[in-house]
Amino acid sequence: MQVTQHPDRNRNSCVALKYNLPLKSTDLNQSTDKQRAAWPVSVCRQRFTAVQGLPEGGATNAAAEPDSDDEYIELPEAQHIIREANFGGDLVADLRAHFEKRLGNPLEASSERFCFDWWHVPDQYTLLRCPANVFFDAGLHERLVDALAEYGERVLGCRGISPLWLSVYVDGCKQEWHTDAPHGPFAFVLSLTHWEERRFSGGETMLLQPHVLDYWRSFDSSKGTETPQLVTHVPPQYGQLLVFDGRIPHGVRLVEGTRGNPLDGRVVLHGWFTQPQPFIAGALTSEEATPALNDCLETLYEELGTLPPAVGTVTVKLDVTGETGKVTDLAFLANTLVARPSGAADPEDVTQATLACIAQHLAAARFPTSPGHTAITIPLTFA
Ligand SMILES: O=C(O)CCC(=O)C(=O)O
Ligand SMILES: [Fe+2]
Repeated sequence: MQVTQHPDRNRNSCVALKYNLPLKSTDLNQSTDKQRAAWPVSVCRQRFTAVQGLPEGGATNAAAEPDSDDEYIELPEAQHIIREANFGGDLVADLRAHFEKRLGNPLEASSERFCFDWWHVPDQYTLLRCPANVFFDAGLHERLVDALAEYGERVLGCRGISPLWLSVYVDGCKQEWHTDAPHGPFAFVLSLTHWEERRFSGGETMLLQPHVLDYWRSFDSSKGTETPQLVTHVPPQYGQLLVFDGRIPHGVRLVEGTRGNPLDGRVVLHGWFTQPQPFIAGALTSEEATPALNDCLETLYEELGTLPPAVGTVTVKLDVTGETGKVTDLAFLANTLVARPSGAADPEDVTQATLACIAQHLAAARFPTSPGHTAITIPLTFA
């Protein structure tokens, strides 16, 4: 692997220097296969040995050719949009039923139905919006929060979610282009919209495509482009959880054709996954695992500092065996890493080198022995 050394001013800055691992440990012993399915790893440009075949203490120059594919870790491409169909089982049907019950009969004018604000920021946002905890009863709201928090923790390495919003889009509602980076590393939209039966136009989430954000690099004067080549439209299918990188410019297409009826409109719950923090579940306690993890992170950060800069979030899951304290499996769960333009480095090489560096160091971490298996999820935020 060739990694160009860059001057200090171009150094990568990984936000946290040392994690203070939270004491709370969540049981995350859910199917690893499911996680993998949700984050398909695409063919990588660069493969390297890790997990097995790494010299003691970790080594970034590990060049030994592994014997079989089992010994490779594939480096994932960045994934800025994730769509989870049928999120939460019965939850969405229960949320929709509550929505219809509360708004169904317009002549039932109890005071609690009047909770929406017509939120209008000229030339930017126009929609009906209400805090979800005001609209839904406490039990249903708690189920919603639990389902989203479990997903954020298991799949993204995020321990928190922002307050949730319920938004309704009728004629004239839209969100113009904007970004949400300060809110958290991942935005989400859970759709309660009967999309297939809709009678309105618009309503898709629109996101600029990655090449548009790096336009001149791939510019081809022999080709024209139109909206489908510039913008990804994600329809809010009923029950779909859309998770996306809120740094990407995005919006919601103008809704037209509902004739003002909220029951016929675009109905979504939305917010942000927040607090990317490591967590440890299994035989090792946080106190037992933290020193080893911090040792490993310290050398990892040092080496990341020598690589060209990149920005984004990378979440890695380690499986640690109790017998030896070694890492037996490493999986990339989330990856929104993008190279910042710097020098002549190929952006793809920069992100791949960064991911390789992360994988090599974390795969070589050595934890204390323990009576059983431990899963450690580590989100790394590059700012
Ligand atoms: O509803 C959507 O599809 C996107 C929502 C959004 O971008 C926001 O509320 O900031
Ligand atoms: Fe947004």
